[in-house]
Amino acid sequence: MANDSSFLFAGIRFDRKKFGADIARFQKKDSDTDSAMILSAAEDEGEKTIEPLEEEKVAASTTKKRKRKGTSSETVEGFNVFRSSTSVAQSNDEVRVIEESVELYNNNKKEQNKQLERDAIFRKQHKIHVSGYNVPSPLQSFDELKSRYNCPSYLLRNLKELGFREPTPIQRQAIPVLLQGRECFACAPTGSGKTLAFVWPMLMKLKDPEKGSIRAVILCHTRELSVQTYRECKKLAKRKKIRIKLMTKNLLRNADFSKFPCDVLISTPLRLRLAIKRKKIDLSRVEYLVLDESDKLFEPELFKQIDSVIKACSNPSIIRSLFSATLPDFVEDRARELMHDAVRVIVGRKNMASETIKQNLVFTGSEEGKLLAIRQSFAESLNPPVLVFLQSKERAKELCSELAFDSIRVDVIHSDLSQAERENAVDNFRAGKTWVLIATDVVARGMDFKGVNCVINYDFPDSAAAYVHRIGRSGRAGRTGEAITFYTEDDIPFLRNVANLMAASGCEVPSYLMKLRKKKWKKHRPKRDSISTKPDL
Ligand SMILES: Nc1ncnc2c1ncn2[C@@H]1O[C@H](COP(=O)(O)OP(=O)(O)OP(=O)(O)O)[C@@H](O)[C@H]1O
Repeated sequence: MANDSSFLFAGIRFDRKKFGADIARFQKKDSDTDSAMILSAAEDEGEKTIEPLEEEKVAASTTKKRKRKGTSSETVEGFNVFRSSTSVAQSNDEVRVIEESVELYNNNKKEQNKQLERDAIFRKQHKIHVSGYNVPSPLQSFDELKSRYNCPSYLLRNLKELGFREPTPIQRQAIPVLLQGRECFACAPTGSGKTLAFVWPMLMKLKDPEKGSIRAVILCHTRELSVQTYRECKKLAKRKKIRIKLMTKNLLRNADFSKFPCDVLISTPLRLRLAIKRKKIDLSRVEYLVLDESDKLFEPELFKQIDSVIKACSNPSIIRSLFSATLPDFVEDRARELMHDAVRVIVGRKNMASETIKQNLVFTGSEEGKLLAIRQSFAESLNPPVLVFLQSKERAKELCSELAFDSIRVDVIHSDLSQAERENAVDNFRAGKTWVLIATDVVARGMDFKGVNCVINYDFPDSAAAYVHRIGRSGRAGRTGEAITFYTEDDIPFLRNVANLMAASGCEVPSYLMKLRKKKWKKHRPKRDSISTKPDL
């Protein structure tokens, strides 16, 4: 106390002689307390206690002294009213620490803002538009999957083996969003790699197989698309221990779903709904649900089926995502109702045809004119593979029998065929055995026939979405393609709609078409004359 520098004691002389005995008693107590403290600390440390080094002892005693000094100023009703020089130094230290934290915070904030600016520029370059809170930065390269998300090397090797060097815009943005555990609804042009954008995060998120529980579900609107997605998943998941299953008719009939060894299930909504109803398949542990071609799935005829699947996937931490090349407002509304804190990702302009497709309109006058036009076009230059769309299976069959006489390797696909026949038709077209595949809208969406040179809309599409998806079977993965749309008098009221889509994706459109009146596009399937030239018997 004699050495205490507090001004309160200035000028007071302490009679050390008179109080010598007391001083000795206090000093003893002080050093006793110190050794007691050291002892108890050593006991706490137990077997770990090692004799401290000399400097450590000195440091420890100074710390303690500092501590005692620090508490030496008087406390009145909880307030420290007298500040010693040490406490001033201490508060200086505190101020410095606060200043440093503020500086750090400001620097972080600046760096964050710079990153946001860089992200915005990068997104603009790739025509990526996002909305949502705290959207993660887009991927600059596939290598970032390793550096940012610790993606296993064997998965990256799979990408290299498939020849994928750079992520496409939808992959750049949707993959980080889903890896961040965010729900997502996304719209990107046909053929722009949406499948990888939802399969990849799923493969990275799903750890090794678990006993008897389905952990991911991908819903596709047709069996053909389910088969294709199943194959894509298998290719991407090569070397990964994961059980990917396709819901076939056979599986639905015979499987015991209570012991079903499956991590990822790919199905049409109808089959999965039947499995839920009849077989009590358990989807309560599904962590990842994808609705591919989501706008189609949300249409009234499929909505009931997907609704029961969504309800059965009751895991509260599920990540759901919606993907399509067309995203009407009603689907966005549904997505917002359904999802929590979702991120919206749009590449290019919503509901647009791919810019890599050269689009043409051809007036054929009548149904007869269409047959002449297609024959003439094939006679002049048939550049297979060519895909031809018609509005009904009857018409598709008729055209197929007409063209079969012309020594063209032609085949047809529609919903009257058995599954095996449909798969054959797709495989033969892919293998180049079929040059011209005549189809209904059953293969208009999602199907990835590599290198289709030309799509012919023999019958005018019945909606803007149908136009975008049909012609999108060509000009995929950055390749160029061509689309020809025949029209007759019956189709003229809806011509302007197609002209608008063409203009929006950068095609030249005759000015008179842009002056036509715009008519709201309802399901346009006029009754058309028969294609068949065979005389009625
Ligand atoms: N990063 C990539 N680099 C090169 N090719 C890719 C890449 N990602 C996907 N592809 C290829 O692009 C093609 C189209 O991909 P995908 O079928 O996923 O398109 P999509 O966007 O789903 O089209 P759609 O809207 O018609 O369903 C496929 O052949 C696929 O293998």
